[in-house]
Amino acid sequence: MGLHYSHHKHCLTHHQSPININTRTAKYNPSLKPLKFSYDPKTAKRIVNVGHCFNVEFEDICDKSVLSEGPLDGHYRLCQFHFHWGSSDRDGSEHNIDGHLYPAELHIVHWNSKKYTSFAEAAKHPDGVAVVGVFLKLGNTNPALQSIIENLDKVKTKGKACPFTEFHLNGLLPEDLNYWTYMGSLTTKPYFECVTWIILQEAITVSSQQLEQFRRLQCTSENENPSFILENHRPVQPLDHRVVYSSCP
Ligand SMILES: NS(=O)(=O)c1c(F)cccc1F
Ligand SMILES: [Zn+2]
Repeated sequence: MGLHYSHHKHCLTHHQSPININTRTAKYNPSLKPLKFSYDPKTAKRIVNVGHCFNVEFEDICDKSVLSEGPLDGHYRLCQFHFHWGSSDRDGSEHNIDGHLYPAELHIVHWNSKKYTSFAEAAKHPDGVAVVGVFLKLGNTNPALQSIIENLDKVKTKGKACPFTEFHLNGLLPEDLNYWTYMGSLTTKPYFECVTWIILQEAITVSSQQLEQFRRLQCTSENENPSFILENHRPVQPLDHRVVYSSCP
């Protein structure tokens, strides 16, 4: 994985993420279908502090919660979602829209359960992973985030986990499900180029106070001197010769 050979330039190119999405050069693709989210709230399992962020993990031993249609062939099984944020409300998202940064970005992570048997295996293939990105814009307190935020004090330090069941993930999706899509990578180590990115064009809201709660998470374990996850967003990467497609004109 990693380098792709593009013959016409006899060079090796990267397909890394995140990127800046130029909405004017994104290409409308009429063959893109509407996204189909089929999430079962019972598959929510736990919240884990993984050091650079927290993951809300779902049971992924069978196709109970899947993403299908959109730009995808087959169905991709939900395995976790997490957020990226900044040290202030001025930045935090990983993808940019026409150079505009949002204060945070939600990533809903799925893997191709038609072809592979685990996320780890799927992450080694270009069609292995599908991540839905949802921007968070500053606004009123988002009630759908409250049930997550009120559990963060239980996973304050790196490695801590707490049970988290019965979560309605649809509550974190905006009304309008139009999207941009492009081929890219994981935005943290090992940066595998295995992701079909699906970035929703409409943002959901988050309040400044809710973002403050994210920044109180610690990247250190409980027996170390505390330091905080103040920000965890990767800088944008070169687009090279990739095209970003849009589901609407
Ligand atoms: N941020 S991201 O969504 O690309 C991502 C994943 F999907 C999975 C693991 C690590 C990671 F960074
Ligand atoms: Zn992410």
